Amino acid sequence: MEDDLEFQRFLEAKGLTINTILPKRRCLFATRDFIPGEVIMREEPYVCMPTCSEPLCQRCFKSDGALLKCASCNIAWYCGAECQRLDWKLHKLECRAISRLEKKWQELVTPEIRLLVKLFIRRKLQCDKVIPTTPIDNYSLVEAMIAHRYNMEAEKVAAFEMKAEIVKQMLQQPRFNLDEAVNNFCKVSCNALAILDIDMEQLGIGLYPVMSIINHSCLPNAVLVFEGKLAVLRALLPVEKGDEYFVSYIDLSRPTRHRQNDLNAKYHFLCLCHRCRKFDEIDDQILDALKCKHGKCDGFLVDKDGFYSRDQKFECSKCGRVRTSKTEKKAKDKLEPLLVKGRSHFADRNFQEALSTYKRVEEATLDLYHPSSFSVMIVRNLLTKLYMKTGDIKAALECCRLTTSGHERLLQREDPVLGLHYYARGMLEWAEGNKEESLNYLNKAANILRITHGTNFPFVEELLINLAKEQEGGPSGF
Ligand SMILES: C[S@@+](CC[C@H](N)C(=O)[O-])C[C@H]1O[C@@H](n2cnc3c(N)ncnc32)[C@H](O)[C@@H]1O
Repeated sequence: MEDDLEFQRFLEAKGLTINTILPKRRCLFATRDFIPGEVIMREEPYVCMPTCSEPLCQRCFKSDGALLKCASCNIAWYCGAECQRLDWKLHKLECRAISRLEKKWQELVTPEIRLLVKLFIRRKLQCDKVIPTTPIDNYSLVEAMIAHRYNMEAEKVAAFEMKAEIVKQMLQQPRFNLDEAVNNFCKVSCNALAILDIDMEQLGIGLYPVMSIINHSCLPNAVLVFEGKLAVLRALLPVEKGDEYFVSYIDLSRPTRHRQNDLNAKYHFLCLCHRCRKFDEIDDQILDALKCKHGKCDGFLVDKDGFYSRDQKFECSKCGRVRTSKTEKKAKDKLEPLLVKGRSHFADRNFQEALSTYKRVEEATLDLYHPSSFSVMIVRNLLTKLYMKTGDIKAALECCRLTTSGHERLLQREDPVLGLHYYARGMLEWAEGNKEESLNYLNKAANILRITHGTNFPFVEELLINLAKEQEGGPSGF
């Protein structure tokens, strides 16, 4: 009770309050005005865990410099002795938990399982007063998170039950509650935040008790960015006293039907934001459209019987030919294994192999989808990254150029993804000697990124300094 009051006071001091509105349940509201770019709050995770294949310090999430592996479990990485020392009270018990599993089982311990183990260890350490609790750093805030256990598919819950058994094996706590562990897996599934790096690539997952109170909108008024594992919430639009905060949980460049399916599958709600409500069936189909393959026709195929019909028939918007979904199924079946291969090479950081696979994915995607579809854009985004990673700047720029209008069409003006796209485009134009084009895009990037990431974020600060130097006519450091 005292903790609840302290928690409310903490929020009030930040200009925030929680109200319950059904069906959303808890919602985070502003109790004062905020201007775009203003930091609303910063939060450390209650627990977090790296998920990427690259080694990462499990305390501070840094990956630069030589990392050290814990000699005992051979799983946890640290950037140095200081982080290892600071993490020791927790990791000592985690290390012991890992060693309770046979070697062959240790390889099956996923980051989610390790996160759960850490969650229970942290609760125990706080209960035993080995580490302190504060109003914003205690297990009761995790208890308050929504679980959606009874909305989840039976197979998903069954998988969590198996994982909970592994957690039980690892912890060997006398009063371990298996049911609570299953619930916590459900909570992680719909509350954990993906911790992203500046390229929006996932580094890890974390449970952030306050940030996870914020609901979703496809037209968000706030944005979350990460400084290491520290989550920073910024206002994206002017927020007035009494407004609810919304962030985006998903990729907003996807068409409405896809966004709604994603939200329903993972978070179990129907989004009724303004963007979803003004959804236009045909516009949405164009974004996801298959292309007409009749002669030189460049029309797109419209679903004749409705999106969810079993025997889909498509009609070309231009030439009016009707086709069944059989041919599309064949082409999609060809695409799927290529995508799996590409993803796996990318995850293994085998960029040269990933590049050649994704070139084939692009070909197959263009054979199936209309060039303006979002599927083509997604493949080209990945290809741009891969060309950059493999040092082919000219090809990266060509590919990046093909996606600029798609980003502008599909994303909100203030979206960080749009800001990062402009930044990449500007830097690539600069590298290819197109100064005027480059400065145009870098200025557009700066206008967005100063709001989403803040002017002190290292690469944004550097961008602003270089743009100022350019304006003054001096040599910049681009
Ligand atoms: C990360 S939690 C957000 C906080 C949550 N409202 C609570 O009470 O704990 C995610 C869950 O909030 C609900 N939610 C989030 N955004 C929503 C929205 N726009 N409309 C309805 N429910 C929403 C869904 O139940 C979703 O699974």
